[in-house]
Amino acid sequence: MRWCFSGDLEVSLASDRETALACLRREEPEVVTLDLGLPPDPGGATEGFRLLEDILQLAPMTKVIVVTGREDKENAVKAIGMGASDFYQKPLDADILTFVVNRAFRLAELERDNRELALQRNGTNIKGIVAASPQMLSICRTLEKVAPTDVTTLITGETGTGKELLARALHDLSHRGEKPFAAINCAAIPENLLESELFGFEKGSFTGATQSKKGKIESANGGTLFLDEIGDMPLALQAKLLRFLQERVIDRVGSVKPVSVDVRVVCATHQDVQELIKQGTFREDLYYRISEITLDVPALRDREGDALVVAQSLLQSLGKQMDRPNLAFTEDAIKAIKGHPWPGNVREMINKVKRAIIMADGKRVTAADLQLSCDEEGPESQLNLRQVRENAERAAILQALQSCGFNMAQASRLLGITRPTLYNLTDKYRIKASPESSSA
Ligand SMILES: Nc1ncnc2c1ncn2[C@@H]1O[C@H](COP(=O)(O)OP(=O)(O)OP(=O)(O)O)[C@@H](O)[C@H]1O
Repeated sequence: MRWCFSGDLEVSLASDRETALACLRREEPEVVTLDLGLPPDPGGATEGFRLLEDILQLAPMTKVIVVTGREDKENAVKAIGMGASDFYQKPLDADILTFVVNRAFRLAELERDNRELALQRNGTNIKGIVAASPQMLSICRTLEKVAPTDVTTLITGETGTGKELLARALHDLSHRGEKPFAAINCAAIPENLLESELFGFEKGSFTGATQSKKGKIESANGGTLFLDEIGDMPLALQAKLLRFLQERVIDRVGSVKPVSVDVRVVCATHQDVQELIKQGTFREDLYYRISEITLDVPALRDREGDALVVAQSLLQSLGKQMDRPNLAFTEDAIKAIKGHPWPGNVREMINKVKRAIIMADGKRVTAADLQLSCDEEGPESQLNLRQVRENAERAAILQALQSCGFNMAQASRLLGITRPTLYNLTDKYRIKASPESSSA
């Protein structure tokens, strides 16, 4: 078949399944032509289908063109159903086969461009929010509907899920977008200062109040007030906030002259407000006031496919900012990103990606650079020896270090290597020589 193709194509030949898989692992071809009639079943298609399945499992982006007999429509259709990109019926015609193969290369190129574009384009139109999962896209659609209204919105979700980002998006997409966005974290300010921070104070109203000062509510006039960690607001202040939400006027501390303020209020919390109400630390009437609309932001681990999309986007944007553009994740990094539960959500991911950008050798970012561990896989499901070797080497070093309490001299004896070699390897795999970071 080699004679069919012009000299500018690199062609490798394999006559059975094992040789073909070895070739796939070694050459990583973009396009494969596969005759389904392979030994030990040259007259049938069982071995050919097995190989098709293996190729698509190991390297799913490969374009496989299945070559079938003249009347063999059934197998051609089955192969396409399994994921082959095209089929070609014998007898061989060099021009037609070249045409089909070139079309497969073009398709592979288009898919590559598409993947890159999809990464840049993102699934939402909301600035700063990267998402592709149905869960987040649905939140974004609700947000786009709610933004132009003035309804008070409560955003709930674990820490680092993007509650503040969504609050800003609500503001930016509203008619208040050009006006101020004032944020206050109710958990970060001591109880005795929170009232004056929110409502402002008059000169002389307490020791140290040498001048009058506007509070956050007043300074957000015309715009949006974001009350982060509303679940931590003291009960006394909850009553004042409720009055403001009902009457839209505030009294500065030390003043008896109410000031009317026009703000849209958005609140957020990582706590279960219903539980706080049961415990008596949050007013039920305030809860109903602040939750005219509630956005429950799912944890990153519960958003299908988002972890990788957000990580890729962060690698691009932070890589550019940190003067290390065009970095890419290795297979083990991708697997680790997908498998990690991300308890700190996107904030945790930002920290890990920043670290990895600093630590990565060359253009490839590994799971170790991200300080993530990936579960060991059998060599069958890994693309080539380099990947298997690195995973195994890293696991053996970690095991040796752990078994001798991170004593480098003992671990190097156990592994049968010199101490300098062990140091080089722990550097390479970013294994810290201390028990706390033993899973690094
Ligand atoms: N979907 C996303 N796409 C891109 N960046 C995101 C996304 N979600 C969150 N981030 C980023 O993650 C970081 C944490 O987000 P944010 O502060 O909005 O979370 P939060 O839920 O308000 O956290 P906390 O409850 O701890 O205040 C920010 O830098 C934010 O820009």
